[in-house]
Amino acid sequence: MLRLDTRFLPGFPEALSRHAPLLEEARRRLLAKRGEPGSMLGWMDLPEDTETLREVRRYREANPWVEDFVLIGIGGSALGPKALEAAFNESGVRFHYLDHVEPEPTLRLLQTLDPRRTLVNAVSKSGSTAETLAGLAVFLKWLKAHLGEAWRRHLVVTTDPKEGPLRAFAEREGLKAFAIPKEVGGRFSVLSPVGLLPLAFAGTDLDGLLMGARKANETALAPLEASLPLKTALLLHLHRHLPVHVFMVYSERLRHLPSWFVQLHDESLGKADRQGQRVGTTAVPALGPQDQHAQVQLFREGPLDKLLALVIPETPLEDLEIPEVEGLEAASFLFGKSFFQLLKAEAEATYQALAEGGQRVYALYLSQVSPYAVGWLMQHLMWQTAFLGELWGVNAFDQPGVELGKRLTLALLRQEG
Ligand SMILES: O=P(O)(O)OC[C@H]1O[C@](O)(CO)[C@@H](O)[C@@H]1O
Repeated sequence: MLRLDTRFLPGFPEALSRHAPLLEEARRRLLAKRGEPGSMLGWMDLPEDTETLREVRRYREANPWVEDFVLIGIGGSALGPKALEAAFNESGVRFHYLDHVEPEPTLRLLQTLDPRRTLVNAVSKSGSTAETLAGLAVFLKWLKAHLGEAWRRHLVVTTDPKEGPLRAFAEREGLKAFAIPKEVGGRFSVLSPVGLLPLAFAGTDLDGLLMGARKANETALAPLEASLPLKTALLLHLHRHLPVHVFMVYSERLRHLPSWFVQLHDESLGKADRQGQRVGTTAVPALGPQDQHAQVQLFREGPLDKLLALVIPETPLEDLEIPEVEGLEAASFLFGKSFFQLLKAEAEATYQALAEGGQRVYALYLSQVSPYAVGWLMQHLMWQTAFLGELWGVNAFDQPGVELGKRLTLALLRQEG
């Protein structure tokens, strides 16, 4: 269950009715593109894709020997699985993410892994991302050196269904390759095999995850008063003059979720609009309670240039009592309380303190940190982003600004010979 709370933004219900035509029009425009080639709206259909789910499960069952899973991918090809696996790894399979090209940790990883128990998953929609191909080349050499001809069983590819160098490589070598649907871009791909394959190895409740995402789809299409993503999109739209959007999550298990959101929000919405105006707000990741001891001072008393979203779980799956300690009476206010009570009190106190400090802040309450609720939240945020693309007049599904950096990297490497 996902619930929006706007108690510190008292004018919001009126603003919602006032902006109803704008929001309905944004939704109409977005949905009119559904099914159009190149519209990149395939992520809306992923929660219904039971065939891919079956394929992923079959592959997982056929490979019970895996103890270490190395995901080589970057950006949208790593952030989603990383966020969900950190929260919902029930299997004990160890996950390693090569979403960088720093030599030392890569060498250390290679030294600690047992190749006979390791599955490498190279993930790239384009199949041409430099970091991913570099990591693949290194791991391929390592697998071949240790396993000889058996290496093929230890490498699985997730990429475009037809195009790109990674697809061609998988075909040439006869590798198992999962498809990221053509109409699904990297940062919207967590519910494609990009996320489902690693999460199947993590033993995550995939049915729950997809059921939650279907609930988000339902709310996205619901009448305005019940349409959670249209409501949060409006909150961001009304505060677009505030340059910073803080996304603060009160859950250690969801510690990587803010980074996933940052890519989704920033790469989708930070660009030139159709009139050539630069638009976008800067998403800032934050974690509770840790950031209460780092960023919250600034959030509370620094510039009033922020819209903050707090993601707060309402109930724990399990709780932990804080026992009494003799001689530590200073902490007596904690004794007999639980970890979750403390977490919840801190989240609520921060929520109130930020509002009283003059910041614009709202909360998204998660019934629990469960695959269902988090699947709902992630798909909800994808809808929010897509609606904002319409409201801000930008194509939320391209990233032209990233291309120049890629070209310059290539040029530098060529110069070095
Ligand atoms: O999945 P790919 O094609 O390797 O791309 C990785 C990431 O690089 C980008 O293209 C640009 O940063 C992202 O949009 C994408 O998630």
